[in-house]
Amino acid sequence: MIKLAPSILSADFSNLLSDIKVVEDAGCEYLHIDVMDGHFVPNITIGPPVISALKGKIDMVFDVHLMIENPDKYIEAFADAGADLIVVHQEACTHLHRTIQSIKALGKKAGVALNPATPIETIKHIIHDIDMVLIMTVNPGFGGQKFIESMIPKIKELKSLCLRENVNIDIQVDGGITPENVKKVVSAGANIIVAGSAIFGSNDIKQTVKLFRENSVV
Ligand SMILES: O=C(CO)[C@@H](O)[C@H](O)COP(=O)(O)O
Ligand SMILES: [Co+2]
Repeated sequence: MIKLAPSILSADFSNLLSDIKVVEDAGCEYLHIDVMDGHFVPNITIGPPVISALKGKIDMVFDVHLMIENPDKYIEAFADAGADLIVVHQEACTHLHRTIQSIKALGKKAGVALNPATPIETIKHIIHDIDMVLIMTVNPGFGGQKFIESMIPKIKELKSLCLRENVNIDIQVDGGITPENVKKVVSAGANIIVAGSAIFGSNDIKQTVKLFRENSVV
């Protein structure tokens, strides 16, 4: 069974809570919160105050995707704001193992994201220390981009590594995922599906969520 993580980047920010209520009512399990700093990625979004304003009002896993430089500086602030899962980019962490340990010391789940050009090899030695790997299927920074097909063998490579190392962690995919291509990523090994524009841009969110689930049966 997959878990769905709608990305609020594609929600209506002037109506954020009610937009999120719709995906919560539709049964989506994770709330994917894209944090961008204008340095690591060429876009700026939201920070801890927005997360703490939503916390307590929404019963979903708060999945915080940090697309920021120097994430160590802000991990505690995101943990205090209500993140359940904190995802840092491999490319933004000089001492990735230390960063993961500091997320876990705060009692939060730890994930590591890989940009499309970053090899699986770079996380081989910390695979036992994390709860999730996020395979970016677009270059981070914006919603509504086209899925990069060459990420399919990369997901498979990660799945094989997990099987070889006997670790049972989540594999999340993020970027350009739709009801049309979800089966491909799930067949390759993904089990947590981020979708922004495909869900919030839909006229019938309940139906789109249903379609994501039906089409992901492999
Ligand atoms: O992290 C990111 C983009 O950097 C994503 O979470 C996007 O927000 C997903 O949006 P869609 O590609 O599904 O529209
Ligand atoms: Co994201």
